[in-house]
Amino acid sequence: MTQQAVNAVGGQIAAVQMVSGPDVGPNLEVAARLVAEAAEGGAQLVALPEYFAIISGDERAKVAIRERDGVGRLQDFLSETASRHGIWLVGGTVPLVAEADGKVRNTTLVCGPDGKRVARYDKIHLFGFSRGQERYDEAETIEPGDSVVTFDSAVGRVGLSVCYDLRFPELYRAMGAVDLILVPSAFTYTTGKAHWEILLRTRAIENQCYVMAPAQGGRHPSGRVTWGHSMIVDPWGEILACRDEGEGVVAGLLEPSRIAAVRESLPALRHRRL
Ligand SMILES: NC(=O)CCC(=O)C(=O)O
Repeated sequence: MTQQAVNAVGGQIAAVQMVSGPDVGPNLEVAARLVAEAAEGGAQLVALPEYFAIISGDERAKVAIRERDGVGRLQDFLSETASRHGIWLVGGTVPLVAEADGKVRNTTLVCGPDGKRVARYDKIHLFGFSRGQERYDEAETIEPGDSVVTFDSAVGRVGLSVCYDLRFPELYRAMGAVDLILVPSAFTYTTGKAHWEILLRTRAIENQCYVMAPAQGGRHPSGRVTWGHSMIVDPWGEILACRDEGEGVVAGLLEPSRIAAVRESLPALRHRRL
């Protein structure tokens, strides 16, 4: 990252926290209500958490609601919700099946204020964790993506990542100079309690940009417990907003002058020796 230009225009941003269950309909109702709340509060860019449309005890359930690229209820929901409120809507993740190989990706879709898709990011790093009774192996149901994705929005340049990606700093370096990093997530309670805040603040500090992470947070009907703590962190690493658990919205102001001031006073990005 040699460029330190600040692209941002700035504006209100918001993260939606959910405690999704196994049925798509009620999850979409909650998402619609919370996105409306965020938009009515003035947010220009709103992001939903990972797997906002389904969290089930049976991991195969999320793959069962997969959609072909460009066709389906979840994609219609994102497009219609973005255009209804005239916002940039970051669709947490949805399971998308690729025409080429029939395999499912854990995908973030972004719709602009006119409802048209402006970006697609397939989660690159697939979560694996095994300790005691807890065991996760996302690679059993999902194929990894392989492309770094950024897009320009009303508030500035945005870099996309999902949950476990947060642990891989090289992904964020590969984004170049962005104003905002997004991390839609469903962190486990165990790993989130230990690492979530530290990782989010570190990514903000080392990339000198805002980080916003909408999360799943609470006890799901399946019995799974997620960490929540949806958060907005500023380029100095300060937490602007956080919600510990339960459904809700966290919002904050992305200020280009804040990014510029941090990068000017502490020019660490320029001091990198590649
Ligand atoms: N869904 C995920 O990628 C979970 C990641 C997680 O909990 C972690 O600790 O990393």
